[in-house]
Amino acid sequence: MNPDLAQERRRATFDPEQVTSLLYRGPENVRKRRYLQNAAIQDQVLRGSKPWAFQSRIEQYETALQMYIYMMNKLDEMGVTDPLERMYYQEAGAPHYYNPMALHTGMFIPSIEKQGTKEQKERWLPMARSLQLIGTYAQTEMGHGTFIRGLETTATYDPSSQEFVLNSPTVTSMKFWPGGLGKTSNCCLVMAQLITHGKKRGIHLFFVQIRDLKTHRHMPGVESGDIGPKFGFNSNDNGYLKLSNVRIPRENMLMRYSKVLEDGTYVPPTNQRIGYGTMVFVRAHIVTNSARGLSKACVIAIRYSAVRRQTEVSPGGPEAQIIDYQTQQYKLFPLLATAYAMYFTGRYAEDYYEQIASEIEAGNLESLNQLHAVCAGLKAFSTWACTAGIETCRLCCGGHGYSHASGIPKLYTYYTPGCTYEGENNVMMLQVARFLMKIYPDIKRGGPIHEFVQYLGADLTQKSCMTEEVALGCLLKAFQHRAARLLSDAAARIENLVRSGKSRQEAWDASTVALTWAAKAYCHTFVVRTFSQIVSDAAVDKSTKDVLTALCKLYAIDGIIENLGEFIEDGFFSPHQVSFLKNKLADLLAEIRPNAVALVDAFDYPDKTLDSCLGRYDGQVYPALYEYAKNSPFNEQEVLDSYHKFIKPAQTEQSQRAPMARL
Ligand SMILES: CCCCCCCCCCCCCCCCCCCCCCCCCC(=O)SCCNC(=O)CCNC(=O)[C@H](O)C(C)(C)COP(=O)(O)OP(=O)(O)OC[C@H]1O[C@@H](n2cnc3c(N)ncnc32)[C@H](O)[C@@H]1OP(=O)(O)O
Ligand SMILES: Cc1cc2nc3c(=O)[nH]c(=O)nc-3n(C[C@H](O)[C@H](O)[C@H](O)COP(=O)(O)OP(=O)(O)OC[C@H]3O[C@@H](n4cnc5c(N)ncnc54)[C@H](O)[C@@H]3O)c2cc1C
Repeated sequence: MNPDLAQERRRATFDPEQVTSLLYRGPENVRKRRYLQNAAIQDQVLRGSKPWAFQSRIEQYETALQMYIYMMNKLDEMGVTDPLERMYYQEAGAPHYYNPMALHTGMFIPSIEKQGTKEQKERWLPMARSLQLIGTYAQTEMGHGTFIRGLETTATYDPSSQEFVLNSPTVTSMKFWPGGLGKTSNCCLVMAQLITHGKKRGIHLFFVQIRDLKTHRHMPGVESGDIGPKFGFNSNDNGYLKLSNVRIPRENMLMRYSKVLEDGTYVPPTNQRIGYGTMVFVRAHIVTNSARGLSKACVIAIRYSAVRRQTEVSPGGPEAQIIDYQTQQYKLFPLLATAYAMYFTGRYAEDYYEQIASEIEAGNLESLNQLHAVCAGLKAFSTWACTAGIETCRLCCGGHGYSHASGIPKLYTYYTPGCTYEGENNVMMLQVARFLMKIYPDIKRGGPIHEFVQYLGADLTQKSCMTEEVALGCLLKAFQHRAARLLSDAAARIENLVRSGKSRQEAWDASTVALTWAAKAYCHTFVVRTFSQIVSDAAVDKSTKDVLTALCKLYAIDGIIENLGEFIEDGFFSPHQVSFLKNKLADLLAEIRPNAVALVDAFDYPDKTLDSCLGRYDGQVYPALYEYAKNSPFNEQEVLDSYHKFIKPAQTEQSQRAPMARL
């Protein structure tokens, strides 16, 4: 054990186990998670032969397939059915490979479960669970990802054969990006424009078999393939798909909410957007997933910062641990606080999703819009925080952060597409703004509105209650005030533009930056509120609560300092109050310092899930870096063939021109 890390753990003022328990919803879940992760870590089959970064793309894909299929069988044998528990096992078994069948379990099966009829579920789900059917969610096209009403793939109903005929009529209509579509899947859910009786009926999901179930060769009229190497996700065959007069039976349209009858009569759903449900479901889960990404980067960067020493602070004295530099703390501790904030918010989003989803199941669609706004907004807010935070953690590791040995570049490429997939973040923020603007008249009137948004109607002339003590309640009020004011600003801007003669749509289009500011501020407030609520309700001892409260305050204060203009432009905070906040920020960095390592230990990631030479629990960073480097295929031979092929001839040629000087 590295002595600095051992010392850090001794200095902690709280028991990390209590925090672990809070993060994973109780000791029983912590026990199960550990049991599953240990089982995966100890499994010889999952050991892997060489680090992923030294493998070719095909090797990465094959290793991922082999490991995930092995793990699915193991989990079935162990009787583990809960998706979260399955994920924990997989996270420890194959942390470095993105599952080529992730979309099969994550979107294909859930879409059938949520949007299929009873018969469809009975027909497809058993086959999907036994991997006879391997599916994906094929919505995005080369020409359209965001604007899904503009998708070009058509599904035209032919009443004479009672079939849909699917076509990709243009190059841009080709499905492009779906995970596992290229080579792995033999079927998919295709989002296509339904046409019956010659009329367009909007986009709907269709079950389409794309490969023969025995030979895995393409079905007639189907062309598909891998889209090539990407920024990350390279063990996944994100694919393209072109459909030419592909016929599928009428029963293959997912018909739980909308139907096409035998004669082609279209029965629309109660709400056109109910078919977007799978996206809402995934967005709710992306929040915790972002917390996972950011927290892993924090574990790596904070442990490494405790081990790494650089620069004599006094001449001839010992070099300081880099974690002792206030600037390093200022980069890392707010991110640590953000990771906690996102964990708690993700938990909240998942619970809220479950609550509203069951209301929707029961036929009550009243909260659909609000659920959509919450999930879209938190998805965007959390993925932005995660991706920016991971990059800061990488920079905090200096040169070694740039190596795959650190594990951080992999985290970055794995998490940064979260800003794009499942709804591009800016577009998602505009959906939040659309929701807020729609209820704004009710907010102003003081009409019956959800508690999430009640504060948005508050009196904007009020000033901050902040004193030198910097209470959490005052911090939350500041976020509420800023969100209410930015929303009011955006609304006023739109009204002014309308008064000046623009149409509502033109006024909206000319105000999207202001609307996005308001939506982000709303999401930020949501996170501060959830974090402070969970901390104040947490059943933990006083020392643990103190540490969590410090983190929560740091999250809020850092959020204010980083966006200071928005909190002071209307004079809400006085200059005096801003100086309280700045002082408190520095105090909090010092307060959190002795607990930083224990706070990352509390995330409870076994070394294997981090896959990092820098983030090891034992802090043996330098021997690990040396071992990692030795693994490089460059080092398999003392002299590479390329020396004989290129360097030696070049030297010979040069030396003929100019004889070599004596060394
Ligand atoms: C895989 C694992 C998953 C695991 C899951 C969990 C497992 C569970 C177990 C746990 C295990 C843990 C594992 C962790 C994994 C985490 C995941 C990470 C991996 C992810 C892998 C990567 C996958 C990536 C996959 C993909 O990427 S798949 C493609 C995603 N593609 C998009 O996301 C398109 C965006 N675009 C749009 O969503 C629309 O286009 C658009 C902009 C809204 C406009 O929509 P439009 O129809 O034009 O609507 P408007 O006119 O704007 O509005 C008109 C009206 O509709 C309303 N309304 C719009 N929406 C909606 C909506 N939803 N719902 C309701 N209403 C809506 C709007 O409020 C308005 O109401 P009103 O105001 O009128 O009352
Ligand atoms: C790793 C990865 C995996 C994916 N997996 C799948 C999958 O399994 N299945 C699937 O169907 N898709 C998948 N996708 C596709 C993904 O869902 C889309 O890329 C995403 O929805 C964004 O759409 P787009 O690419 O059309 O972006 P665009 O909409 O072209 O975005 C480009 C820019 O335009 C801006 N913009 C676009 N529209 C607006 C607007 N209305 N207002 C303001 N700004 C706007 C955006 O903010 C962005 O800055 C995946 C993508 C990636 C990267």
